[in-house]
Amino acid sequence: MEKLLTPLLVTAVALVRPDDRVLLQKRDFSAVHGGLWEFPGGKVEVGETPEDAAVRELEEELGIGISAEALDPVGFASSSALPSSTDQSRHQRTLVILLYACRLWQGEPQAREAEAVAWYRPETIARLSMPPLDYPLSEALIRHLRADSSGN
Ligand SMILES: Nc1nc2c([nH]c(=O)n2[C@H]2C[C@H](O)[C@@H](COP(=O)(O)OP(=O)(O)OP(=O)(O)O)O2)c(=O)[nH]1
Repeated sequence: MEKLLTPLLVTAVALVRPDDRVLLQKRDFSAVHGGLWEFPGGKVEVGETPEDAAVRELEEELGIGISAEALDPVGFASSSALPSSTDQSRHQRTLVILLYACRLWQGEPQAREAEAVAWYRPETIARLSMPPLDYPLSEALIRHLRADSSGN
């Protein structure tokens, strides 16, 4: 039988305000990557599409409502997943993070699970301390927003 890769799939969402500032959240100090800034989102669960997971995670993490149709694919980044104390199989797994941009949501984002949330100008994001894949994701986001504003 053919051996297929089962990656750990994570969705991330860049909420983008009309002034192009982007929301990041600071992970709880007790969590993996504690104290680092990242795009909100999380693991895709069995039976979910990446968009379903994005809608669920943003409700859980920020208390906002988004619709799958408002999610605009930006790009992805991948690596070997970090080993986890609760999931021993993870050291063999590939992690793939899919980033979407979203300009429409209902409610005011709140740090429900994170230490804090804050809005950043896209070009300042790379100066923050982030988990490794959030750097290439933020570069993809900058390219995406530039293409948006030039009408491409
Ligand atoms: N954002 C991001 N996550 C990463 C990177 N490298 C890496 O292993 N991860 C892992 C950490 C998390 O376990 C996972 C992201 O999923 P998540 O946000 O649901 O995190 P979690 O494990 O704390 O979630 P939970 O199941 O407790 O809700 O991806 C990276 O470079 N950026």
